[in-house]
Amino acid sequence: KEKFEITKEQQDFMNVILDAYNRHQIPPDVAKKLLQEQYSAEENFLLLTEMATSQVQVLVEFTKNIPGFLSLDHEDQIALLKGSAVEATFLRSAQAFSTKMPSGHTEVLEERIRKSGISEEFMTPMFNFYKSIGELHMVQEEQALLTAITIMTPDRPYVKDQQAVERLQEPMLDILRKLCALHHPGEPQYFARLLGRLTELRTLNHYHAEMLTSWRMNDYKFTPLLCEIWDVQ
Ligand SMILES: Cc1cccc(C)c1Nc1c(-c2c(F)cccc2F)nc2cccc(C)n12
Repeated sequence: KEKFEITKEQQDFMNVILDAYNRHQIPPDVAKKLLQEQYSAEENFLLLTEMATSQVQVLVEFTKNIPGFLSLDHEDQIALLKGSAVEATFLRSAQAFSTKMPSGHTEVLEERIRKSGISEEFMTPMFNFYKSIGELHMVQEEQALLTAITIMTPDRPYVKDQQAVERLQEPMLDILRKLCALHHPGEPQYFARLLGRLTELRTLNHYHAEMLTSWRMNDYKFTPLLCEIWDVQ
């Protein structure tokens, strides 16, 4: 078999992941509020909190649809979700920010993020990452797979059966490698560039933790779901 040819079962697997990725989207009313609410730091933070909460809900639903996830040890399922929540929501919002948003929304969202009580030192890496994802022009199969691969990272804290997670991540990496060759024929290093983004993503965990702490210090409130997934309060 040609090493780049996608097999029938890989195509079926891809359709499951893509369907799950597209089925769970940010509710339109949250996106609409972006344009309506006024611009105070409090209003912006409330909007972003609502967006973050809905992104985490979408993340949990998407994860449950990754073939094999629900047959993992239950504690490992929680460890994978908590360990990947920042990276997966970052990746998804970066993808949405650079492709899915209607024109004009991106600027409004950027404006609200810049005025929501986040320190400058977090803003720069965040927008650099958004830009670097936008420049990749990923097709949506690649976006969905890269998100699933991020979630199925074996070496998250507290994962007991790392081999079981590796067995789920490896087939997805193989499909992604073939998709990259298929959709970006002129760029043999494209697959490596995608994986390089996952390394950049890991550095954002640190900034995200700092951001949570600084918000907490200023007595900003989160939703129960965000408190649970990111161990705040
Ligand atoms: C929805 C959103 C979009 C872009 C930037 C930001 C700051 C947000 N909002 C938050 C994020 C977050 C995220 F959801 C995706 C990407 C990066 C993130 F910092 N994490 C959290 C955690 C507690 C409260 C909020 C408001 N929050």
